[in-house]
Amino acid sequence: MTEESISQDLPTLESRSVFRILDAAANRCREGLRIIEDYVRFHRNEESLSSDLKQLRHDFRNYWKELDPEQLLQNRDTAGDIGTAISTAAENVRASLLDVVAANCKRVEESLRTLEEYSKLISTTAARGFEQLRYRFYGFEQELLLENQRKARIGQASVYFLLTEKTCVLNWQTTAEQAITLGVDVIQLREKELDDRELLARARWLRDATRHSSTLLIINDRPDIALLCDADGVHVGQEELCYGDVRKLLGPQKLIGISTHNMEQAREAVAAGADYVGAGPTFLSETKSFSEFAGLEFLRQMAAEISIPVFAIGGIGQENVEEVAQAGISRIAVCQAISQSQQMGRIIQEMKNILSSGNNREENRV
Ligand SMILES: Cc1ncc(COP(=O)(O)OP(=O)(O)O)c(N)n1
Ligand SMILES: Cc1ncsc1CCOP(=O)(O)O
Ligand SMILES: [Mg+2]
Repeated sequence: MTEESISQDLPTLESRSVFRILDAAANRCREGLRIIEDYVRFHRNEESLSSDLKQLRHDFRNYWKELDPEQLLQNRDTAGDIGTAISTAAENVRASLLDVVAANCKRVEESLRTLEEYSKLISTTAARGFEQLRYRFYGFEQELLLENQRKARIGQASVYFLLTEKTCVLNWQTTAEQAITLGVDVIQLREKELDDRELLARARWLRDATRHSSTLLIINDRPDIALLCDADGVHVGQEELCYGDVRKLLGPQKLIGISTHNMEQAREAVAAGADYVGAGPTFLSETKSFSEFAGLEFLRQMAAEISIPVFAIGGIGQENVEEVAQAGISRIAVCQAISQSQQMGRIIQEMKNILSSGNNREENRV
């Protein structure tokens, strides 16, 4: 049957109702997508996800045009719509930005399902199209909502420990177990000379050691190892794979951190969608040597501009963490301040206390 004969086969009252249903569902879908796009654009500042959602809205419009938009408009009867007077208390309250996004994800999915089912009476092309859009949108919902759980966890982190065996005064497992027990928020496996099988074995050991703790596990440089050990994410520098390729490997549920040494790199990392950035090197480091230092001025610029979590790194410890806090940064990534410490618990707690002091806390920033 052609599109016209399908709609002409329906009794007039029924076809009028079908057009009203499709019109309402199309409006709900379009409005929900716009609300989600605004969140991604103005709150998450994520160009890639923003353009993906814009493309989905564009594709939606193409299938909507298959439904004879003029007929939809002609059959609209808002005055006669009994639904406009019905609302629940829950519909009028949102507890957070995430709530707004979650509610509108459901609105988009339900309206796409309505469009898919009722379009079958008019255009199988449109019905199939709406079905495919719904499947695509499920992936976006996962990225939007899981991204937030992930972001919530890294956003609460303040002391991030880089674990490198040769810097440890104790053996690396004891050092790791102590650091996790004593409350490091993130532990990163950072080894440059191990063969891949040993690196993976250590990553899996750390996954077991952190699984029932609040400590996030990050693997340095290697998304493949991060994937195989089910780490919480990976950290890549300017010379490793770019964000987009790492995201293709890890999917939406993992954290991706990027090293930055200047504001241009930091802006690029935010625009790409990084979950956090390292910022440094700040001071002279015994763990890694550098020919130049971004220093405290870079931290001040980062504190003033960058919206995602910023971890200062490079030669940071008890003796200079106050300067990092004064620069406006509330998170640090350290190696030897912890791996060489004889009083790990005291050091970790002292640095956390200094970092959480008033003038560098994000919520106090005007
Ligand atoms: C949290 C964090 N920040 C920065 C780095 C440095 O990463 P990179 O520049 O790739 O250098 P290597 O650590 O790979 O030598 C990091 N590892 N972690
Ligand atoms: C990997 C890395 N990147 C910049 S500094 C650094 C080493 C940090 O180690 P430490 O905290 O001992 O200086
Ligand atoms: Mg690296």
